[in-house]
Amino acid sequence: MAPKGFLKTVIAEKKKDIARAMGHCSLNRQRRDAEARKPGASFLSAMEKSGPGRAGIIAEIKKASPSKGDIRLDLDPARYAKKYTRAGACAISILTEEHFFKGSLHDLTAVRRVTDLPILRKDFTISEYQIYEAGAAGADAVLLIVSILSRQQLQEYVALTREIGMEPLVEIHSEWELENALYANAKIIGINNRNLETLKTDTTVAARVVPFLTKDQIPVSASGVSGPDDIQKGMDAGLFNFLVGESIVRANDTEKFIHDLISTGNTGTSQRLETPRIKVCGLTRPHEAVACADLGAHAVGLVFYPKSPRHVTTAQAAEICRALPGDIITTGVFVDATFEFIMAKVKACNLKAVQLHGNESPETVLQLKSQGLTVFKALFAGKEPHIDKANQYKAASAILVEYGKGPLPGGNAETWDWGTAKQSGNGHKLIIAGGITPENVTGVISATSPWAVDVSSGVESAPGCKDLDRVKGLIQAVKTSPSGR
Ligand SMILES: O=C(O)c1ccccc1NCC(=O)[C@H](O)[C@H](O)COP(=O)(O)O
Repeated sequence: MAPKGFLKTVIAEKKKDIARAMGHCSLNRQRRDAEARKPGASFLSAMEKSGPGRAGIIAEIKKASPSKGDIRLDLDPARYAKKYTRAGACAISILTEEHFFKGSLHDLTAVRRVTDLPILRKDFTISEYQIYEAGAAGADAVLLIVSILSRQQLQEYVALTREIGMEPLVEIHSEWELENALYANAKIIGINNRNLETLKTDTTVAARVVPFLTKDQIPVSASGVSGPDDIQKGMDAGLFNFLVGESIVRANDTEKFIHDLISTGNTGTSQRLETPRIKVCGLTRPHEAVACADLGAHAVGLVFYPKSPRHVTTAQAAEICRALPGDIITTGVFVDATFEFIMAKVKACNLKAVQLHGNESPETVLQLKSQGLTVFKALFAGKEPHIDKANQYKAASAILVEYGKGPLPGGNAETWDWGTAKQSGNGHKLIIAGGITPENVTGVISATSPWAVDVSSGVESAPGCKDLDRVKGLIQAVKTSPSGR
């Protein structure tokens, strides 16, 4: 459907802006500059770090808006960006639209010079030219609004954004727009409380829409956040990232205001009990994988390591992935494989995540992350790469920890002092693995408060064959565990 109201007006202006910009700098030139950009901080990793104890705040540079008029026209973007960085914002959003928001690409380049935080270019993206332009100017993410793009365009722009090492924030305003976001393989979903046709804000929209997201999509609540109470309400609904513009820009003490928003999750009231996610690893047969999903597993692991008794061929893995529901995190497990090998399996099997279970470098993690993949890096308590290196793997979506002294790189049924992982995690989401069984999983959870638990041999009748009664027992034990994160 063609956009109406404000969207129609702004898009008409945008088309003229793009034509003008192309007159000054060709598409080829922007592409070259974007492709030459140095990889910056990962916007996706920044979004993944928030949780019940820590709100992620994307602080916005916003001088004016079509609904509120001028907000702070004399705002110095670089000075504000420094304050946002000091206050602990997880990313900075910059409105570059000129006519209604009075922003510009110069604001973005000025901010790029003073911060290492990931930068989101917020604009009305309707052409690939703007994506290259954003990359060339130093952005790490771009806004893609579902309602102004065709399904095909959205899919192409998501892929293009990732090709040049950025990540898109795909924005919706209702549950009906989610299907297109899913089709485009969007990971970060902005749920805008403001209707961009009428410009009316309804702060209940994000909480209403968030239950429709899949488990591996990360929601960001946008528009209408005016203080810690709104953050609290969002957190109660399962939203942990917030894009905040006007109220930050208007605050008398910017740093204190941002700090108060971030620490809302530490007040105790929002310590929502969160059940750890469950990854069942080492599946080799489609019907067992489907049964694990039906029983409540969130992720399955498919081992692409030839020496493992649970090793799967590409054809086997692809069949398992095809059989699974779309919200299961299909994870390829690799040991010191090349980027090309991993990407070939990702493409052939449509994997959503990769688990690196060898000596892979932080750069490899970053490289795979920039393909839009969820990346789990395995670190060990009893060998290298040791869990105390977690801070080198900031780009990892989560760190999987196990002991690491068995004959295989993983899957050894090796119990250990799981609680030691908790201190070394360095703020990462932790996946605890190694020797977990239905009988001991409650103790593992209370010792480690993990983001997820991972199990393989503890629910097997033989290597690669899952005992579905044991899978059921394990999942029940996790779901009924008194797990406070
Ligand atoms: O499971 C394997 O055979 C394997 C082989 C090579 C690298 C990793 C492997 N498994 C990784 C996993 O995620 C296992 O689930 C994890 O090591 C825990 O295994 P277990 O102690 O058997 O529950």
